[in-house]
Parts: sequence; C-alpha cells; structure tokens
Amino acid sequence: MEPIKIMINGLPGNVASTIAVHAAKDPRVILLPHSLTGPEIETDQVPIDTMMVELIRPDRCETRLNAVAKAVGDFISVDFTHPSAVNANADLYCRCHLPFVMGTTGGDREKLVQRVTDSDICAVIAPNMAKQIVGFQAMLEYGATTFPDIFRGYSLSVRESHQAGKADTSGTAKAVVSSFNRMGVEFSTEEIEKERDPKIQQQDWGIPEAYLSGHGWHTYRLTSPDGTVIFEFQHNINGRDVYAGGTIDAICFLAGKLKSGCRAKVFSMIDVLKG
Ligand SMILES: NC(=O)C1=CN([C@@H]2O[C@H](COP(=O)(O)OP(=O)(O)OC[C@H]3O[C@@H](n4cnc5c(N)ncnc54)[C@H](OP(=O)(O)O)[C@@H]3O)[C@@H](O)[C@H]2O)C=CC1
Ligand SMILES: O=C(O)C1=N[C@H](C(=O)O)C[C@H](O)C1
Repeated sequence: MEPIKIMINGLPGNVASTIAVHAAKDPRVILLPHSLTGPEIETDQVPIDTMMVELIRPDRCETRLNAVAKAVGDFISVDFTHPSAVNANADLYCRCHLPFVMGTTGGDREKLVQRVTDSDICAVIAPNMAKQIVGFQAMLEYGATTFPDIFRGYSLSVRESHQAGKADTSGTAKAVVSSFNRMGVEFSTEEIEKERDPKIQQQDWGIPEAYLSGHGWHTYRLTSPDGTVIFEFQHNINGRDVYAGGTIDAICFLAGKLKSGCRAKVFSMIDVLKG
C-alpha cells in the first residue's frame, strides 16, 4: 500500500508533537509540513524530525487547507487540538471534504458524529488511541451488551489525574462511565473526580515527577450496596508515546475504508482494533 499523506493538527501542542515525531519515522504515512494551530501561537513554524512544519492559525485555516489539498491531493487530517476547537475543526474538515481522525476530547460529541454522517467524508473519533485501553473499553462494551444491569445497585467512584494544563474532564473516563451506566450503575460524568494539582499527584498518587507534565491515570471503583464486594479497574499511562501506534493504525484503517468507497460514517477505535 502506498504511504498515506497526513496532516497533524494541534502542533506545537504536546500530543500532536509526540504523534508527529512518530509519524515522521513511520513508513505507512507521509507527514505533510503543515498543521492547524491555536490562536495564541505566535511562531509560524515548528521543527519535527528533519522538517519544518508550517503553523496555520484559525483565521487562515480554510484557505490554507484548500490550497494544500489542491497541491498534494488526498490526505487525512489528524486532530489533537483543544476541546474548544473540536466542533469547528470537524465542520471545517467536512466543508473541505477531508476525512479525519479526531483524538481531541470534549466539545459536543453528538453534534460531532452528526456532522460527519451528514457529510461526504468518514472519520475515526475516539477519546483514547492507546490500543490496550481501547481493548479494555471493548471488554466493558461486551459486558454492557451481554450482561446489562450486572452492576445494578453498585456505587461507582471515578478518579482521574492528568497534567495541570488539561482543559477538560477525561473523555476516556466519560466513555467508560457510559459503559458502566449500561451495566446498571447510576453515575453522572459530573461526579468524576479530577486531579490537576502536581503536588497531590506526586505525593498522594505516586505519579513519577518526570510525568507530572504528561500522564493519564484512571481508577474506577465499584462497591456493592452492602459494601462486601469491591471491583477496581485501573489504567495508568505515563507520557504520550502509547497513543502514536493506535493513531497510525486509525489512519490506515480510515484510508482502507475510503478506498472501499465508504462515506458519511463514523468509526471508533474499537472498530479500528477489530479491523
Ligand atoms: N485520543 C487520545 O488518545 C488522546 C487524546 N488527547 C486529547 O488531545 C487533545 C490535546 O491534548 P494536548 O496535546 O495535551 O493539549 P495541548 O494544550 O498541549 O495542545 C493543544 C494544541 O492545540 C492548539 N489549538 C488550540 N485551538 C486550536 C485550533 N482551533 N486549531 C488547531 N489547534 C488549536 C493549542 O494552541 P493554543 O496554545 O493557542 O491553545 C495547542 O498548541 C486534548 O483534547 C486531549 O484530551 C490526549 C491524549 C490522548
Ligand atoms: O489530555 C490528556 O492527556 C488525555 N486525554 C484523553 C482523555 O481525556 O481521556 C486521553 C488520555 O487520558 C490523555
């Protein structure tokens, strides 16, 4: 298969930068030297591997995306930007007929899916690209479908810790809560306990100092009504490298779907893992 051209949006942000460095070395993809960036970014380019990547601020994004598409032909956009940009960026990709992988969390998720199904493109949308976490989510979905109400009456606590700059509540935690809801657990995503204080993260949680600026630790605890039974699920990720493999798999999966003529469809990372 020919390498797939991709644009990684969200540079010089943390996750976009990590994924771009991996992509630049991966023979399955060709990283285009352009990236949509935030309104606050003042530099015009950023080094990734051996290339300089042009940074495109929101006021120029549509003109530049159309110009790049005209110059290089088909490509897949990969979005690790900001929760506040999710719906506007998806709208932009749809208007420009650009299939995309959306790793960014937050925004109006129903509207996001609807926008793609009303368009002539396809997208992979998932709050977590780490394949082992996606596998865990698939197990929970299996449980929810096969044994609905298995945890009815149980109480749930959800605690997540991320770097201080994280703008939203974990999208992964919200997705996991929705599976537990389908297993009969009454719990609202507003009840998710967020930790963003590096001091507490290091002292109370034991998160290594090197990863205070980049981690995603999640603990889900289910307790039976009389307190005699406890289940605890935990996934603790240090750094961001783990998201790169799944993201590049998602790009390849999406390219395959487009080649087979698929349009107006949203896929999850569970679809990618199964595919
Ligand atoms: N699906 C997954 O597996 C994972 C998802 N994520 C998600 O990825 C997202 C990014 O996380 P992270 O890299 O840590 O965040 P950062 O804040 O480090 O980076 C976000 C970048 O996006 C830029 N940005 C803001 N608005 C726009 C816009 N309209 N268009 C393009 N770029 C924009 C920001 O610029 P500025 O500084 O100007 O705001 C910043 O450079 C989050 O939603 C996070 O939850 C993270 C890890 C894994
Ligand atoms: O912002 C992050 O860092 C992460 N965001 C995703 C989320 O909100 O669940 C995935 C992971 O937890 C890291």
